[in-house]
Amino acid sequence: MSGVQRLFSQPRTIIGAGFLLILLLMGLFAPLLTPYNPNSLEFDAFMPLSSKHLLGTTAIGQDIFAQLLYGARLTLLVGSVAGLIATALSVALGLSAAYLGGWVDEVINALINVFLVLPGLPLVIIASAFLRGGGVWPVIVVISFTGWAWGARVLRSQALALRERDFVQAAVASGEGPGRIIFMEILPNMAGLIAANFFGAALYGVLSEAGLSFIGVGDVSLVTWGTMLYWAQAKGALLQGAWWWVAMPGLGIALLGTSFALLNFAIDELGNPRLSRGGKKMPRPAKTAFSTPAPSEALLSIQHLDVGYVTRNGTVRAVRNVSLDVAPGEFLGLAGESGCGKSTLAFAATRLLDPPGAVLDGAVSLAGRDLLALTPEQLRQVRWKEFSLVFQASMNVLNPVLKIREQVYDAMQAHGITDKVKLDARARELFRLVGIREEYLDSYPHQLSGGMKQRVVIAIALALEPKLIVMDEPTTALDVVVQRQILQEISEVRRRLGISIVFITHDLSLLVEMSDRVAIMYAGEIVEQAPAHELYAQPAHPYTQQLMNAFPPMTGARERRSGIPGRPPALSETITGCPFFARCTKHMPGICDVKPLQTFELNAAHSVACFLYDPTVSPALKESAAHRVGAEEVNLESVVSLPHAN
Ligand SMILES: Nc1ncnc2c1ncn2[C@@H]1O[C@H](COP(=O)(O)OP(=O)(O)OP(=O)(O)O)[C@@H](O)[C@H]1O
Repeated sequence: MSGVQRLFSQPRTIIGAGFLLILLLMGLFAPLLTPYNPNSLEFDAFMPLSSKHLLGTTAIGQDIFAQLLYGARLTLLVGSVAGLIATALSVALGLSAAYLGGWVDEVINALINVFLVLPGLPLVIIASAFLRGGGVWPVIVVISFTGWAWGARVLRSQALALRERDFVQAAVASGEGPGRIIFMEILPNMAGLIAANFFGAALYGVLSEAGLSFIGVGDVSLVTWGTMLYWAQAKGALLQGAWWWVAMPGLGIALLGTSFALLNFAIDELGNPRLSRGGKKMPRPAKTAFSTPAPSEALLSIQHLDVGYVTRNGTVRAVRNVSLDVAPGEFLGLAGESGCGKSTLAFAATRLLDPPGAVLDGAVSLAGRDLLALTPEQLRQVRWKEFSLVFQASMNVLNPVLKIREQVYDAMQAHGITDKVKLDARARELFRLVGIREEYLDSYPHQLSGGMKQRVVIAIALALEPKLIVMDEPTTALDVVVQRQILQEISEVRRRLGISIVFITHDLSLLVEMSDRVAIMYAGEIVEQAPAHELYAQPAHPYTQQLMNAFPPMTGARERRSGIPGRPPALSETITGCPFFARCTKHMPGICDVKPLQTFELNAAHSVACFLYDPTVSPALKESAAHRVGAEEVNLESVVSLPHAN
């Protein structure tokens, strides 16, 4: 159903638009509906209601019905034009303040504050008194320029909030320009507010004009509903029993106000699809089986990467000398406790790190291209096309007021695919790939479940067939069953398309099941890397062993699991030796806490940063540490024979 169809399916739209239409038609067809001129004085004063004079006559013999019809014209004109000008000012100033920030925001905010503290009606009265006699336009100008401030404040706050929303950040990340972000991402989300602003300002215009006319400040020679009230009051209509002279223009103003309010609600509902009733149920995804491609040389290569957050209390070194390769088509899992630097690594490697975060040292290349050296424009071209990203709770990156279809198209359009047929075909193909029925392309995000939205985000990430997708806890916000389904689909899709995936999670047991290779991170460093099955069967680092123990096994009886006692070291401090030393049940004092950390290769695919595998450390010392009371069982024999320090 299109937006207009949905709008007109609501009773309040029909009633509101109906009232407005009646008032408009009254004004437009006034010459057809009455034979009299509203200013003609040809009749007797205070004539009663009759078939000739439906609403009688005024104190000076004008036909009141003719005045009511012609009065609708100017009243509507004042309301709509003042509403439009005030809204345009509110939108322009509110959005400029929010988007540009800095001194522009300060100046506009000061102006808003000044206009808000000035008492409205006295200001309008004074301004109108100065401009008196110039017809209806001075009134419109005065009302517009005194009625924008409240709307500007509300729109500014809304735009500030929207600017921080994930879908706007995602649009920035995907390379959309400021114009597109303001007009396509932010403004549609403010449609309800802008409409409310317009109808509020229009109502303020109508009421101000009526109020000004009623107290005789406007141009009382004009025929508006306000001037009708003025003359009715001035000539004692109620004393003469001609109550309809007061009631009819009053009713006109009330009807106009009601119609504006009803339309405002209806448009607000259209702008916020979440408010509307009716939604579709999530269909179950279909599953398909695919084959695995063989990984070859590194696609993503991270070399000695150091990343820090520069704070007032020093630099938090969140990623320390990390080197990691990802082969084409490989599914690399990255695991570690909360705060160990996984997200920082992902953000830094994909150039999404914001200050105070900064890459302090090292290199990152994707298919041989130095990612850290790319200009913002080069980065824009590469992002989504060469690599894409799916982050924690990334379903929030979906703009709530845009249909899924438009959002799937966005990344493709930003990279030059504009042909609607191609866009449609690709969108359908992507939906099939991630297991969503095609008709959901025309849904709004709120009509989809969390899992479904996450699939959409994954479909968007796949849109331009990138070589690599970085996924940072993409399923943490979902329940376990949906999480597992999505992970299986991710795995199948990457096998089918041959893309590489870096998958970040706390959940090591899940990772060993999904990944080709797993890297374990601790306190900013990669402490172990190995093929998933090998890491599962023979975890070498005491931290990996304890981490494995903290999770339930994938098969077999349920057992109580233990956490790892202690805390990781503060990343703002200098760490001497092994960062896991204080928590390690197998540590070797005098070695692990003294020697600079080194990585040892157990075989070509398995490396570990632990001195238990250092060939220069005496086997006796290792044996006693490995078999210390409370230490996990470790088969050093299988590994001490393969030492090779990096
Ligand atoms: N803006 C910041 N300023 C200062 N320190 C920060 C900032 N952001 C993150 N850190 C610190 O950097 C370290 C790594 O954080 P990061 O979010 O990368 O860890 P993580 O392993 O992804 O954690 P989680 O799994 O909880 O997302 C943490 O110690 C964190 O406190």
